[in-house]
Amino acid sequence: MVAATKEFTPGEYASFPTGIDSLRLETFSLARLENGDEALEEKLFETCKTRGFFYLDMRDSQHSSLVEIGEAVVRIGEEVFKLPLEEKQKYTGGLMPFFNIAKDGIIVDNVAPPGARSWPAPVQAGQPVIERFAKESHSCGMVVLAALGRRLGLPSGTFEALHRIREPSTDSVRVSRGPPNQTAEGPMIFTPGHTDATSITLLWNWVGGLQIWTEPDRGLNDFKTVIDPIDQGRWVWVEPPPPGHIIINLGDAAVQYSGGLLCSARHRVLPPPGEQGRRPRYSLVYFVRPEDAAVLKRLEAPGIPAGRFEDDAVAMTFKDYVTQHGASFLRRKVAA
Ligand SMILES: O=C(O)CCC(=O)C(=O)O
Ligand SMILES: [Fe+2]
Repeated sequence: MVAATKEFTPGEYASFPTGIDSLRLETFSLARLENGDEALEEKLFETCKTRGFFYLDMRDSQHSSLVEIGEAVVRIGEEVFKLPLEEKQKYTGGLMPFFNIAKDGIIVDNVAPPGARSWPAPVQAGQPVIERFAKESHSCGMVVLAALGRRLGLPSGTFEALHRIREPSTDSVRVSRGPPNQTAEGPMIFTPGHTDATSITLLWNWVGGLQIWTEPDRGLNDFKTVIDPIDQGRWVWVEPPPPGHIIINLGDAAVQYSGGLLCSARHRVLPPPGEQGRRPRYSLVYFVRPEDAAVLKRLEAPGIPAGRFEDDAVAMTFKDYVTQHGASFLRRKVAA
């Protein structure tokens, strides 16, 4: 038997190229946030008001194992991508560049929606690892949201009460595989420009490929809200985070809850630049979203501006929001 070649090989990728239009995000230590470092919390708040994207240093934190668990989840994902097309078609429609696993199916004592547990064999076998990943990721997201909640002046536990892991929600795990960049023509786009329909997104990148828009883009067009002009700025590559770090970005629910104070940056995914683009690109996401029944509206707190949105009265449950607007993607009409 020929040994199977692994496509996902963290630590063995070519380095991210220099001399391109790229950005190293700011870094925040999760361990220091867990320990209530107020100065760092304030700095984090400033970053989340202007960009909404940063590296989270997982080392020495209570969630440090997420680095390795994330790799284990991508290895499960790689097995799914390798399945014969007919097998994959049963679950996802086949030629998918990514697949999602619903949190509500994974947390075994939760009430799963119908069909949520009809998984391909590698996911069935890996359920305990994915469950641990979902719980840890959710709890890590809560540490960051709680820190932002304190800075907004929200009563303690406000964000936690909107994101109880055992309540039905559309939280999900996403494993993506982008094919190698085989042509000189381009640009090939894996994921077009979008803001995430989340409160907070945890993102594992081992190579480049992620680009963010240089200017803030609180993309809540559907709420008739224009905070940031959409035609200024450009796409820049995000340097992949150093080992032991993940990427965090805020999503549209964080913008809405904070009355437009927090920022959910526009981003997209292309094949990685340079040598890294010759290999398939794997990435991993955990999307933390409000509970289905949570109402999406500006929260009341001393630090949350009133009257910034044209239409503060727009308030629907997050489930209705997702039903009306789809999972994410292109809610604003911007160039990919
Ligand atoms: O693959 C990535 O690096 C980002 C993926 C992403 O933005 C998404 O799935 O919403
Ligand atoms: Fe995204």
